[in-house]
Amino acid sequence: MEIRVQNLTKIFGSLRANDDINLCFAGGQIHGVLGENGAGKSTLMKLLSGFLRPDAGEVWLEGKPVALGDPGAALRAGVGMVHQDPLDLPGFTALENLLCAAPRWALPSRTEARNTLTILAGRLGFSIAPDDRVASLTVGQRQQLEIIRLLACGARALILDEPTTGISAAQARALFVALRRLAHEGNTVLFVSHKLDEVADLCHTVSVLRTGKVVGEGQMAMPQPQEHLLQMMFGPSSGDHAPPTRAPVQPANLPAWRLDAVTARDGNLTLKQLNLSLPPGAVVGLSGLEGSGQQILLRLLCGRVQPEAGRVLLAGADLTTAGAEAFRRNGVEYLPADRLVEGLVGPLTLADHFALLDRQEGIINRRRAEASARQAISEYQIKATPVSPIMSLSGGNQQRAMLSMVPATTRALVCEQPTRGLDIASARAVWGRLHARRDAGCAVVFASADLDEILDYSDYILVFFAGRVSRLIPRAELNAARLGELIGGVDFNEVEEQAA
Ligand SMILES: Nc1ncnc2c1ncn2[C@@H]1O[C@H](COP(=O)(O)OP(=O)(O)OP(=O)(O)O)[C@@H](O)[C@H]1O
Repeated sequence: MEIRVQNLTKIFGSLRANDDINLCFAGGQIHGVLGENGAGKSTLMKLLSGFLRPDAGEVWLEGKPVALGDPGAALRAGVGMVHQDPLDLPGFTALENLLCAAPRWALPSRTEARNTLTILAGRLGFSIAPDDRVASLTVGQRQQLEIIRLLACGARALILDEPTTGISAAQARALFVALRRLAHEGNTVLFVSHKLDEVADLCHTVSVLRTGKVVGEGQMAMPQPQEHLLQMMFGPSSGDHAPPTRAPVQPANLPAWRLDAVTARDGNLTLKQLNLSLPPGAVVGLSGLEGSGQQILLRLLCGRVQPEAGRVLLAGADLTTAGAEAFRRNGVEYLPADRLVEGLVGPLTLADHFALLDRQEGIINRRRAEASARQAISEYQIKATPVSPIMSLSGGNQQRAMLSMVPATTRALVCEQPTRGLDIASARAVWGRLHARRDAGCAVVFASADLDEILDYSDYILVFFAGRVSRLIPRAELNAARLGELIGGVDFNEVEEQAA
């Protein structure tokens, strides 16, 4: 199905988030949509899928102008969007989700829905069964269910907004096979991503946005596609995009954290009898398939999960039974992956957040909060004003806002996917800052599903496999192939920490 947009414009207040956009996405192809944080990609995708209405311009599907007034109308016209955070009901099964979300005409009976789900999952190579409870599925499987739901409802054009963020490498490979197959069958795929290698590998064409306008477009068959894409995104003077070189790690005296024979549980997964010392002045990357135990350790390190047995020491102080607030008082900050659930408050402004952080004896100093917000905007290049509600910021700018709130006095930083949703230049800039904190003695522990991020930025790596944890492995001992094997459990006992 061909999608054409003509003079499409969306204005928020005084900001032209999409400014007179003209683009054509041919049927039977995968189209990459790129751009730095705040460029207007999500806005364009929401206009195409009926989640937003344009202020001017038109959308044409297969040569006819259409009004995509809401997501239901867009889906009836054949356009469906897979959001970064799947729009599903975790308490229900996959089949029940399909039945709840699909209109009667698409899936008239339970038996029909069961058959459709099984057939589509088989055809696309997705590992999902009708009676799986959604709450127990990984993000990657929930995304698969969303794709099945949209196809079952008649989508012939699929929009995917950063679909490989937070899913495993194996799931990303399975997704690419499915998307290629869907395009081969005549469907249109719009693929929004910050990962240039994925866009270069998967897409037939690419369109690049900057400050709401189209600044480049073309076929992907080009020499050195990644360099070319970088130039289109950031301009010819985009500079050196190689990861920063690693400064020497300070020798550790007292460990930042020490775990003595810790047993901790979260859901069905248990970390057993874990002994671990994490050094100050070093970056430790946690790597493993989603749900292998990384989240339990991250949460133990900031007091959000308490151990069932064993001791947790922070710079020598016993905080085994302390909660998150006590960890914060002791200099530990946590940056969650789910920004708008655990990190930020959507309706509050940036200045409101600084006001809450800065309360002294319960009194809010508005002027100081606005000054802090202005400083954060300039230092972290956040595209916002001190009075913009956080939920009106683009995903990448929300991430920058959250990072800007980490106090300078932080001794230990626990981050879940610290560069989630950031464009490549911003991700490097964030790591520049995290490394500067490390060089000043701060301990940084982070989890990421992106093996390149783990290998590029860690000083030490901890590998997780089904609740088992490796010893602290110096980065230099691992390459991508070996890390991939360990994540899959190959020869895991060779690196495993011995139980106490
Ligand atoms: N509902 C809204 N109200 C006000 N401003 C908004 C709203 N939605 C988006 N914006 C603004 O429009 C601009 C474009 O945002 P958009 O989310 O489309 O960017 P993006 O290219 O998807 O960025 P990212 O890569 O960071 O997700 C940003 O400056 C953002 O703050």
